[in-house]
Amino acid sequence: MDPNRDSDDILRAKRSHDHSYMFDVAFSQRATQRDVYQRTSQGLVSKVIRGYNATVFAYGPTGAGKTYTMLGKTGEPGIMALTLSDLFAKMEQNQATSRYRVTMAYLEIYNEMVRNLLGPSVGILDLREDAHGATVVSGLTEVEVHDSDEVMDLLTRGNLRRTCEPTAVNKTSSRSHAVLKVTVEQQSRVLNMCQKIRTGVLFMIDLAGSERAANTRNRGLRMKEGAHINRSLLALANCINTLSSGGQYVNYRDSKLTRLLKDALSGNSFTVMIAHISPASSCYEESKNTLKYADRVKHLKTKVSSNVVEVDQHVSEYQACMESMRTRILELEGHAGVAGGRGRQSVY
Ligand SMILES: Nc1ncnc2c1ncn2[C@@H]1O[C@H](COP(=O)(O)OP(=O)(O)OP(=O)(O)O)[C@@H](O)[C@H]1O
Repeated sequence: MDPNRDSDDILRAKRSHDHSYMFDVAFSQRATQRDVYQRTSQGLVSKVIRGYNATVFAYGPTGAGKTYTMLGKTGEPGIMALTLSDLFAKMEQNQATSRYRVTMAYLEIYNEMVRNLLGPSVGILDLREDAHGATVVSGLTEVEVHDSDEVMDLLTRGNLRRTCEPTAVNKTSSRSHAVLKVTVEQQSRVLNMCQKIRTGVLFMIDLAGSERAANTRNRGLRMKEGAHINRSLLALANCINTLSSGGQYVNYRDSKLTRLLKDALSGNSFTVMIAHISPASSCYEESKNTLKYADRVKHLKTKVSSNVVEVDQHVSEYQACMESMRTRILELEGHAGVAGGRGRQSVY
């Protein structure tokens, strides 16, 4: 309900005040962290393992619960932890046939500066474009991880470095966009002359909240942070508007956030947006804007393909492959000989 609606305004009495939006799923306040995870991000896990890129991002006004959804709190793990524990469980199931290498990186964009949350010192990093036009963060620490506990440990350490400050709206308001990047490389254990390596990249992003200076009553540095946050979210809104209306020129270069999200919005990535709104009438404007925003995101189209590179084996690996096949044949022939009661001599 619009709290500013004037019931005495006869001229506008017939104007429709209801807006309907349709989304893949809507959660009530009773939804648990697992409900949200299962119906938003769980499906991405097997895609990432098969070499597809995926992105999950939480959007909404300050204090609406983005950090709670993405990170969670003690005893109520959020999407980042639940996704990673599922990812490792799935890889464990496929251990017999596939070999995996998982690396993670964690960064924040604070006042238009990209900062490493896992590195030994929190330096400012540059964004560059690689030969294929994809955005890369130069100097970003990528740590190899082997299980979800290790990931959680790194996430906890990274979060301690993240910029959070109390505001009038949220006691622990995130003043930066936090981006967790998980890269999964998959290779078959069966040796072939030409090995296929699949690389899936999963981005999980806790955006800083859109905010109105009047509500947060921010001054000084907090206000400057708010301006940067709103600027990057506006740049994101502009990209979404252009993309959803079929525009040709999309200005990704307007902010670090849009440069990082370029692939997720328009390119090679399965993308899930989780929009957060508050039922409070004081948040009417923010909730309405968030819904409009999310509605536009629905119209974005991405072109998704699996990232596969074929690597020719070195001669020594080829010999090892031949050797393993020869051993296997001898083993099988041994079994056949025992089962059939007589052996057969083969020459290789
Ligand atoms: N579904 C929920 N159940 C229980 N507590 C919640 C839920 N959602 C949010 N909270 C609590 O509400 C407070 C604000 O949430 P949170 O910090 O996640 O908001 P936010 O959208 O990330 O805000 P900001 O943009 O300012 O960082 C936190 O104390 C959080 O634990």
